[in-house]
Amino acid sequence: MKIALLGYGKMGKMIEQIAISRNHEIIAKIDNEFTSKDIAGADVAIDFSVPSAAFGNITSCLENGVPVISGTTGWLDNYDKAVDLCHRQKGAFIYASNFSLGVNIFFQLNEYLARMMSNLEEYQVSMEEIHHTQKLDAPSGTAITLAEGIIKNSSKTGWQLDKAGDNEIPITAKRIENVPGTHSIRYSGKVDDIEITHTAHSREGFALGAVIAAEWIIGKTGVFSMKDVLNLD
Ligand SMILES: NC(=O)C1=CN([C@@H]2O[C@H](COP(=O)(O)OP(=O)(O)OC[C@H]3O[C@@H](n4cnc5c(N)ncnc54)[C@H](O)[C@@H]3O)[C@@H](O)[C@H]2O)C=CC1
Ligand SMILES: O=C(O)C1=N[C@H](C(=O)O)C[C@H](O)C1
Repeated sequence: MKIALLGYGKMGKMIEQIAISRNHEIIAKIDNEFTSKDIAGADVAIDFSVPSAAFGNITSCLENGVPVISGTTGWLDNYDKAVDLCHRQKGAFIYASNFSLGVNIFFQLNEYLARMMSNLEEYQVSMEEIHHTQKLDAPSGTAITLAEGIIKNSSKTGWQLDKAGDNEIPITAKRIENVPGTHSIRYSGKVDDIEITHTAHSREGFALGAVIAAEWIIGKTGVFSMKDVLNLD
């Protein structure tokens, strides 16, 4: 598989290593704006860039008939437009706030727990995410997906960073040197707390998941998620 990397930072470099170890070829390493020529000949593009560039990068891929996997977070105001464009172009597109197998299992566990807790008024839900200090967005994309999973399965109506209203989930975002990504959901009660945590030990799981998604999307048309790739549910 010929891969164009859109974003050659921490994730782009890790994806390169994993892709090569799985016998794929990196035909472009793009770290800034690019033209159609730069991605010509790619079977798939993998975008781990910056929030301000992701939607433009995805648009360029879809307009040039290149399937695109995006892991960039913090651009989701434009997600519906990307979906529309993908359908109009009959292209192929996957966005995931987190590509690791462990986090995708954790997403399911979170929804299951939220359903169990939904009628227990004695517990207050809250969330904490911890990432390295270079992270541009807060809360993390993963924390937003987790919050959406709780909202779908409870009477909560939204989330807020730090403070939250009665019906909202408070999210705390901490930035600590070298932390790849830790997410915890806590249900606090008077007599006890229940807490679930996912801790990434490195970026390897994110990168492997993105390469697996790229392998999976070849030959497909449509908008997919990691649930489709991993056959979860
Ligand atoms: N979905 C997931 O599983 C994961 C998502 N992420 C997200 O991926 C993104 C990248 O993360 P890192 O690699 O850690 O960041 P990074 O800052 O190390 O790398 C981003 C790279 O994008 C480049 N860039 C800037 N403008 C660009 C453009 N127009 N086109 C292409 N590249 C451009 C930058 O020069 C930089 O090298 C972030 O949004 C992060 O939140 C990170 C890890 C896992
Ligand atoms: O920026 C990161 O590093 C990460 N970003 C993603 C997010 O915002 O959830 C995924 C992972 O937690 C690492």
